[in-house]
Amino acid sequence: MSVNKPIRRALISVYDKTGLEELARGLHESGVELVSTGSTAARIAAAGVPVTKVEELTGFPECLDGRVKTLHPRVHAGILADLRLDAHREQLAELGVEPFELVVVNLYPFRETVASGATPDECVEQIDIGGPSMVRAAAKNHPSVAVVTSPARYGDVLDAVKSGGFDLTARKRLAAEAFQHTAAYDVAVASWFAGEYAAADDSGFPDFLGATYARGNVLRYGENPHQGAALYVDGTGGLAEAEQLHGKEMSYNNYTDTDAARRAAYDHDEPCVAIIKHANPCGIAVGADVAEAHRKAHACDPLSAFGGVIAVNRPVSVAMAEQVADIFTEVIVAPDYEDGAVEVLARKKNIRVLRAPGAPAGRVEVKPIDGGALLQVTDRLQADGDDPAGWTLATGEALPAAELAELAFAWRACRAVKSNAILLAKDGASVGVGMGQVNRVDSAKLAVERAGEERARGAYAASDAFFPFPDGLEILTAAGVKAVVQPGGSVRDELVVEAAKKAGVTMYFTGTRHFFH
Ligand SMILES: NC(=O)c1ncn([C@@H]2O[C@H](COP(=O)(O)O)[C@@H](O)[C@H]2O)c1NC=O
Repeated sequence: MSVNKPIRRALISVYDKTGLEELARGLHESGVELVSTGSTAARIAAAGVPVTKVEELTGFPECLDGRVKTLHPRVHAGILADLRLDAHREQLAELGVEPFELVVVNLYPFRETVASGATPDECVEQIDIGGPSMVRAAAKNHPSVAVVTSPARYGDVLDAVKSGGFDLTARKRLAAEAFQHTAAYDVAVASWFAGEYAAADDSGFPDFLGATYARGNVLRYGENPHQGAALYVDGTGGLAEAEQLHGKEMSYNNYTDTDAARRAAYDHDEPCVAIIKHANPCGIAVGADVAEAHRKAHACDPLSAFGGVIAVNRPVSVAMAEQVADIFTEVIVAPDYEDGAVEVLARKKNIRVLRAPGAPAGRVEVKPIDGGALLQVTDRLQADGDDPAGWTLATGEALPAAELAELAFAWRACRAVKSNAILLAKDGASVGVGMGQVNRVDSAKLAVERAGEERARGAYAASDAFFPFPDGLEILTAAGVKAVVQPGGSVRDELVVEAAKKAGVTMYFTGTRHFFH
């Protein structure tokens, strides 16, 4: 059985003073002697709780603007003595050092200082040295010491003190938390240094890539039922920390589809709805409002939209919710919901309703490969290539503004389609999507077939990368599309332009490619 270890003496040194007075008072009332650093001690004393300043203990003043406070053998011997060993207890007695049974520390706000845009010198000054040393020492010595790094644990501390201290199992758990705390802190410091100073080349990529995640949720399973899976969060918000307002637990595939859906919906400035299955759109549309956008997106491919994941770039209205409630939908994600909309959606027991404020914000993407990882800058719409103002007319009549806007919609919507991607659009809505084929001809055929004869005729077509031969384009022109937008840049561009000209179709080059795998 795990025996509780009474707490007689505590060392408290915290930057974040949240809950400090209550903690100090509670510890004192339970007979715990308190030792503390500069402003922590001042705050405790001001609350009327007796406290010994660490400099009284060390006989050495805190100095160098706080760079040296607790870095002293009288402090560290008191934390690190393994009280299970007679020899350690005897040495402490010889040295006149009292042991600590509790260490409460939280660290200088390094990450927050970097995020505030502070100067490098200011960031460096916020690298805590004494704090992590105490935390690591106490965590190492968990058989004798309990360590706490978060005000969220103060309640547990006060409960434990009243019931004779933490048992070994609890001290191990606290030590694990403490090492996670210092590891995440060090990764933040190392990553900042790598970004600021380490790279001797001009690649723009640091020579060290550190990231820390905390487990958010254990998922029922992964992509398939025989694969275990869990969600991890990096603390920056986004989809991983979306608020679930209704429905069953999110699954692994729900997360990947919802991520793709948000990426698609936020590519458009107007109210936009994207309906995604297996990370591909079965409909994307813009409208005067989200209800109209949803009607248009759903009409693209109602068969495939069954069991889809819907993302919206505006708050969901009651009118849109009424429409969605009639269709079997796995997930809906939006920045918010107008009054009454969640209640309408919640009529269906299983639909997962998520609130995730703001557009997807990731700046880089990391893809694991065997033995390593690839990192790339996240693909975003480009100011020049994705704005029709920067396009080149390759052949045909220049489109009037309204039609150019239609083609621009097709181009943006095509970015959400897995390569090779061909997307046909009309009236600000996708009408035929050819996705994920291993040649562009099949993608073109699929897009035309899904649109059907009537919708393909007069549609605006986009291709995520250049046509390597005229054959893919000819499928589109044969179906009667009105205009085509593609990056251009093939060695056979001339043949492709010639084919468009022959068919009397307008074609623009963007100069920008959007492969999506
Ligand atoms: N230098 C040291 O010896 C040292 N010892 C503790 N600290 C930190 O000082 C802070 C508390 O200081 P104060 O009680 O003065 O507000 C804590 O965040 C703690 O992690 C130190 N500061 C930086 O390294």
